[in-house]
Amino acid sequence: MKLALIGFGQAGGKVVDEFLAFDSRIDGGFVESAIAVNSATADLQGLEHVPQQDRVLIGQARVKGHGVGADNELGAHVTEEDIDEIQGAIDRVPVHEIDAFLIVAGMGGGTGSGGAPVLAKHLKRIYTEPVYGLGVLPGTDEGGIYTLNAARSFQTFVREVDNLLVFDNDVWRSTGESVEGGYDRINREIVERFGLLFAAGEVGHGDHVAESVVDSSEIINTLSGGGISTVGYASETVDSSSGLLSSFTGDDSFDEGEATNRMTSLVRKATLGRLTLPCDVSSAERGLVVATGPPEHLNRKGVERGRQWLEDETGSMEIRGGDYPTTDREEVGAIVLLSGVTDVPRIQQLQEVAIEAQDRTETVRANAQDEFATLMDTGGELDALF
Ligand SMILES: Nc1nc2c(ncn2[C@@H]2O[C@H](COP(=O)(O)OP(=O)(O)OP(=O)(O)O)[C@@H](O)[C@H]2O)c(=O)[nH]1
Repeated sequence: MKLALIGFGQAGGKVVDEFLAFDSRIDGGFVESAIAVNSATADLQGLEHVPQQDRVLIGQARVKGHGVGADNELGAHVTEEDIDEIQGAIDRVPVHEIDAFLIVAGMGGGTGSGGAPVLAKHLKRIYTEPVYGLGVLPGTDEGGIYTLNAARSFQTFVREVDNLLVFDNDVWRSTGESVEGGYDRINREIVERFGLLFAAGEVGHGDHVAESVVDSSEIINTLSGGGISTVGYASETVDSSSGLLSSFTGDDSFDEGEATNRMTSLVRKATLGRLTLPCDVSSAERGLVVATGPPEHLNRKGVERGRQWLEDETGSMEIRGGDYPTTDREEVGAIVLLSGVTDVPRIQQLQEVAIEAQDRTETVRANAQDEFATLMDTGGELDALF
């Protein structure tokens, strides 16, 4: 599917940069336009692939290009103030060519976490195309402010977008890795999963024959209905020459069985392995299974069996399936998109943090009211003031 990508904040910009590199590496054709928005000049300068004219600096009048320092209320504020600057870049997007907008942002910082929901609301008001979010959750050890930002912003972002795809940094970090090296690796993991999914809906620009190619409407239908989504991926290296050999000899009965079993097992691994956001799979409302790899290694039966297995696992009757044939990768893989998931421990934890923060704010406010009332000795009349 064709996307207009908008990377908001540092994490958002870097992930969009990586999406561009991945799209050109696999000849995916899913990026129609890519824009980066930030309140920090240095972050915009550090990008490699987003075109210079599509890097938008916001909040200059307030923070002078230095970022909002993890203050996500300020992030939201400067986005509202400078929404015309962002719209200026979006005006260059050939919107009739795209299937959807995708806003990518880290939920723990200030600019992306505060600004992404504001932009989503703005885009939904102006365009009819779906507006999706890709939210990156902070590591649990990053500190209170990051968790609090994520807790607050997550709820707003889910509400403003048509579907929020989520990636949790916390479950993807390795011990002993430097922060920078870690992010580079994590960003590659992010774009491989989501990038293959989006590229799958963009087949047709290649000439490969496929039994049942996924198209963008299947991705859009799986994401429709809103809520939160997570993606799983598993792959295996294959010897593409062996597949071709069996096609030439016409004796592919054995390989067919092997391909079917391999795909069923990959769908299971993708679903039960590490998801971008771990969840109880049975809570998914909708799903999509995509088989990727050299066409000679893909067969309808494999995807169908995997799809049926996912139907049983989720109890959902809305599980779609299809192929994404790739000729340049010696890998067969399964991508599983689970949409509308509700049983997600990490999100429950974030909601608790948000409620606690709200309670604390109310307690502080109530105490302030009491103190003020005592001071003025006019308790009853003051309630109306708050
Ligand atoms: N996956 C990933 N996460 C990142 C990356 N850089 C930062 N993060 C995460 O994003 C959060 C911080 O958000 P940033 O995007 O750096 O912040 P920002 O939106 O630019 O906002 P300010 O810096 O406060 O102006 C942290 O929770 C990090 O975990 C990255 O390259 N990849």
